[in-house]
Amino acid sequence: MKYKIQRVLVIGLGLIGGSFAKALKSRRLVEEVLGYDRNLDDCHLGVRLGVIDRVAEDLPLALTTADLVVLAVPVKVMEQVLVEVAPHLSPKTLLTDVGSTKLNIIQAAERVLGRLPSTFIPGHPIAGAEKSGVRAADADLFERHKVILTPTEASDSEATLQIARLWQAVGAEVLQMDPARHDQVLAATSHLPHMLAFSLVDTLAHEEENRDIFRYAAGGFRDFTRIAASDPVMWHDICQANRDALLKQIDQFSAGLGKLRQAIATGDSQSLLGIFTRARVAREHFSRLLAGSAYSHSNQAIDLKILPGSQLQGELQVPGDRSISHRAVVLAALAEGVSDLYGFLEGEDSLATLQALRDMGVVIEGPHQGHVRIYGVGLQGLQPAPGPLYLGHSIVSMRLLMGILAAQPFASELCGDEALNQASMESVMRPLRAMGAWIESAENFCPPIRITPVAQLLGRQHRLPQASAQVKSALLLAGLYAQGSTQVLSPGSSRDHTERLLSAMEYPLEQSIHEAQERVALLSEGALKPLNLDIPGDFMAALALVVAALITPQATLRLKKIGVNPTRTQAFTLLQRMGAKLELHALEMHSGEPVAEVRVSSSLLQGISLSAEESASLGDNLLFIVVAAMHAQSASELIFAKPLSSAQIAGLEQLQRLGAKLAWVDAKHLQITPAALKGGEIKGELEANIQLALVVAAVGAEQEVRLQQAQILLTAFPELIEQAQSAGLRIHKESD
Ligand SMILES: NC(=O)C1=CN([C@@H]2O[C@H](COP(=O)(O)OP(=O)(O)OC[C@H]3O[C@@H](n4cnc5c(N)ncnc54)[C@H](O)[C@@H]3O)[C@@H](O)[C@H]2O)C=CC1
Ligand SMILES: O=C(O)C(=O)Cc1ccc(O)cc1
Repeated sequence: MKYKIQRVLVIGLGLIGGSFAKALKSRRLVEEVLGYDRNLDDCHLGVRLGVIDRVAEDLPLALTTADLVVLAVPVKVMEQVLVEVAPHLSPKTLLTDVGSTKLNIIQAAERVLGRLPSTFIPGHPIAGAEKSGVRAADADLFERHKVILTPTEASDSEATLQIARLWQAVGAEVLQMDPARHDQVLAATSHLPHMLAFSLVDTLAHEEENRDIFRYAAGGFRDFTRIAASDPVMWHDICQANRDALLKQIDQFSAGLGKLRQAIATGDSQSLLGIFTRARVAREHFSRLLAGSAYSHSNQAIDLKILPGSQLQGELQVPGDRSISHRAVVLAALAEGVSDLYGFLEGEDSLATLQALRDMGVVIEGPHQGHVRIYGVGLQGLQPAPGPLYLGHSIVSMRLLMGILAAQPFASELCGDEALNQASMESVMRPLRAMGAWIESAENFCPPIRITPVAQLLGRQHRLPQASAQVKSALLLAGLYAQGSTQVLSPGSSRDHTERLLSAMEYPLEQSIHEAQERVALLSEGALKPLNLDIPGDFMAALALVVAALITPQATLRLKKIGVNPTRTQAFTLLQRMGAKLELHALEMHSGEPVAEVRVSSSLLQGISLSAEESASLGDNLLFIVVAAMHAQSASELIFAKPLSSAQIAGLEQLQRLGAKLAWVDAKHLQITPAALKGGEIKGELEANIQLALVVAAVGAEQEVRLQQAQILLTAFPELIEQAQSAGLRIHKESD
């Protein structure tokens, strides 16, 4: 059916009806807006104020000629108005309402009309004010506000679309929801807060010194109680119309308030801090979710401009190691006692995991200038999260948490953003299932992941098909809970930060390498001691600066406290073989991790021949060696054990497009003839580590290079760009 909305009749010319009428009229969205209210004076006032074009003096006639009828009366009056309206509606008349509750209005329509018409599209604008009446009508009330449509099973989709378009045309964002769900959600988000505000003000107003209380009320009181000035009759009606959902919310809230009371009464600081930090973080989290930017510092596209002529000089401390930051928060949450982490990198992975841990009852202070304090709950202390754990973009968060959650005595659900929900979790799911875990996923092992508790995980020997630090760590985490020893065998070695942290926390484990096979075994059941950890500087960030210094003239850099874990530093060894003036000083151990000062200066590099084994152990650092080879005096040959990942190939293609001389002999053999980049634009959503390597290549370019979508890099390595800038790197954000 096609609908044309030329004449609109609004019944109930109060704040909402009046505002909608005025919004339609002032934007000339329809030919004529008629108004009807039981209070005739308000109708005439509506014409004078430019809210409506005409009063519907003859209601039956107005109803038969209207294309759309909008019911904007109090929810309790809806049924009575429907009785008046019903006889005059034609099968083509669209009917909608703006009531704050939905189920009761739909039920009323069913009673009055016999069955729900296809033209009835219930709606609810989530916009309002403490004012009421036609004088308060505001044509812009719905700008940037949400409107929830709750079409019934009978509603025609074309009719729904027409109503949605009209709301969009007055500036609203339209959502659709099942009517019952609407009433539950609104009970929590709108109706309960109004009850609290009314009740608080009422309670305080009864107290003896109420004058003083109100006179000295601080801003918090004013903010919290603004909505207690709302229309009492309207809220009386809403309470009755949404009784059951609202009672449920009041009960839940009362239980929460009871816990808070108990914590105050018993001086339970940990519980108090827990409630306040969780609430504070949740509030921030929701604000970010609403802004669509959870876990990333910015979703806005940022360009980076890299200019020729960088001169790197001085001393620098790079951000904390990404992997160690992430693993440390996970393990500290499971420790017996309070851990302090310094130099924590606020990367997307860590932030997603921090939030998930908080959702499971772990009290975490910070991050504040790199310091995070975590009140460990012990291996058995996690609590079920109130809902699904949302992990944003972070695959590693999901893998590690799967390892822990598979062993908990409660069920969990893990989900993420669109990209994460398309990532296969097979490599973790299969071995966890082999330990007895009950894990389900959507198609192709993709999230959402649902975990059902099982009595006991069983330790076993896992043979990974390929080395993966993430899979290994997830299995070791599950192993902390398993009966019997958990062992992970990997071909070749992968990052061992989890193992080193476990050792630093005095958890018994054994590591060995035998014939290029790495073996890690958790020895017996134990507990985790808390950490006091100064997180070493990120190796990849250091490598980026090292290569940048090597390929630019007159550079000398000292990078303080860099993590030089031998599972990561292969790239340094290769650069030294190419002739890099690169030295490690002041080597010492920090909580089981080797840390050193890295000194580097401009160098004349020679080309390199890289064996398949060497390139395999380079992992994510490969592209940095390619960039160094582009600036060597002679050609390089790189052999790969297996074809490169699509992310690495995308990075190499960008280099080639900008002038790098790369020649593929076959998919596992690359020749590099020295040549600097010319300049130009790097487009597309590349991974952060690939973008970082491209930035380094751009530092050695002949002309300006612009990196688009650099928010990806800035999210993974916040502050790195500013730090490099201060050391002389000619790099700028486009907004500069
Ligand atoms: N005020 C708010 O913040 C919001 C209110 N709503 C919903 O919108 C509807 C209207 O609320 P407001 O505009 O705020 O109230 P309001 O009090 O400003 O307006 C209601 C109007 O309906 C008229 N009315 C009452 N009974 C009538 C009858 N039998 N026939 C004709 N007219 C009648 C009244 O005279 C009044 O002008 C309610 O269902 C409310 O739940 C929805 C979103 C926000
Ligand atoms: O002013 C506020 O904070 C509101 O929450 C306004 C409001 C009141 C009732 C509704 O059905 C929708 C929105």
